[in-house]
Amino acid sequence: MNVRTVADLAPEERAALFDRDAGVEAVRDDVADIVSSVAEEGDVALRRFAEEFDHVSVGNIDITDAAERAYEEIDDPVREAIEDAAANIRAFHERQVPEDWRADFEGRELGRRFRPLDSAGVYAPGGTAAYPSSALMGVIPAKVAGVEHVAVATPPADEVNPVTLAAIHAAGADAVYQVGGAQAIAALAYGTETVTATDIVVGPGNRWVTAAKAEVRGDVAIDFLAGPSEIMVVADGDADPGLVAADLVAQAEHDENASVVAVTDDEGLAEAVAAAVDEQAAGREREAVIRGALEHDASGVFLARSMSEAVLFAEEYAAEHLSIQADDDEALLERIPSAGSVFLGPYSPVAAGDYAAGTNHVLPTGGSARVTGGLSVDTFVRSTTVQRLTEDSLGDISETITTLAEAEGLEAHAESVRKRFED
Ligand SMILES: NC(=O)c1ccc[n+]([C@@H]2O[C@H](COP(=O)([O-])OP(=O)(O)OC[C@H]3O[C@@H](n4cnc5c(N)ncnc54)[C@H](O)[C@@H]3O)[C@@H](O)[C@H]2O)c1
Ligand SMILES: N[C@H](CO)Cc1c[nH]c[nH+]1
Ligand SMILES: [Zn+2]
Repeated sequence: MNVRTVADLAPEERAALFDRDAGVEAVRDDVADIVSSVAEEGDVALRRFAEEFDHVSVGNIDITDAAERAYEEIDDPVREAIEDAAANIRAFHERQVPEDWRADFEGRELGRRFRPLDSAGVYAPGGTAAYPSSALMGVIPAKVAGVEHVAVATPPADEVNPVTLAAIHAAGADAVYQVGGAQAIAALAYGTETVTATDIVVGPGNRWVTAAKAEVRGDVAIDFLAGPSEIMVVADGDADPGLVAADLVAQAEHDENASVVAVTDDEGLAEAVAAAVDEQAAGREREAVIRGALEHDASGVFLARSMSEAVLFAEEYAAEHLSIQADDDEALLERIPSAGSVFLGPYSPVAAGDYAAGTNHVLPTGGSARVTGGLSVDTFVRSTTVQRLTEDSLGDISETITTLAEAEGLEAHAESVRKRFED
């Protein structure tokens, strides 16, 4: 990897870094066709796309029973790891459950009520790697929120990955379908003969999955765009280049469309990270994928003139994962509001959050961390405001209401208040 200087970036380089939705946008038209085919043809389209994109002739689309069997049959250490990770994820998400409240506002009783959505569709990816961890991350918050029906879609195969199936079962899913890619998102959004449509479609995936979520967004709720993985490491001169590189290479192995970035004010560290990345990538099982991600327009090692410039760069990037490897990490973090999930210090590798720290790894990509955080219990809950006024407390604000209602030309609104005070 070459080291580039932040101050010398050309406008097109900055655009590639900060408006990095080209990969998803490039497949939007193809995905629109897939989505409309599923909406029109249902299961027939799901089977056809499974042949075309997954090279599988699908028997039963509904494989809920197979998930239960896989849970029983997988090796004990893997089942235990699933349960350990699930327990940590559950504990963190249980802290997020919002409580109904009512309070007195000068005689007006006002409050908020939280109720779970009725159903949720979770996508658990599984194209070039298996993602049992994403099944846990999607299903557990929905179940903790109290969603009654949680369905999972995961790509089809002659034998769907048994660890993914076991994790789906352990997380408490109610239905499991073998369908992948854009067609899975369409099936969960619109329903087919076999797949029940859900109120919200959530979960991560490659650019086809992500483009499909953008496509269905007008018709069904989605969480946010959780596309190919990203990491931004902000490091000072004391950071360990080998650890910085290890986290970059780890996220690079997800997808050739992944984006991995480090920024520092220390030239020696920048050069050492770039060299360590090349060294650590060599000979990996997924080296070709890693090299693809390292060459991505939105990847690179960057030298800033100061840590202030590094911080501004990280904020503008708004990465899915932000790792801060610096002495004053908390102070730097204060200056970077936009990030999906944050990893502080040398013992917080992104892989900890990916699997078992307990935080959620379904996180916004493509800069959407500027406006949203990751998957949480809130994703699966609707909030409703509640009010009860008394004769006195309505009287206190009646003049305000009627004045504003008349100013809006909505005279019946004003009348509906005055009527309460007629003899
Ligand atoms: N942002 C997050 O929170 C997060 C979390 C976990 C994983 N991820 C990302 O999820 C992705 C997983 O990708 P994956 O590919 O391994 O699995 P995937 O399940 O997302 O995609 C596999 C599906 O893609 C479809 N597909 C493949 N090639 C296609 C083509 N040419 N045309 C149309 N459809 C096609 C197929 O239907 C296949 O079933 C990675 O990009 C990873 O970085 C993101
Ligand atoms: N890093 C991914 C989110 O971008 C999550 C993941 C799953 N498995 C390993 N990693
Ligand atoms: Zn990962």
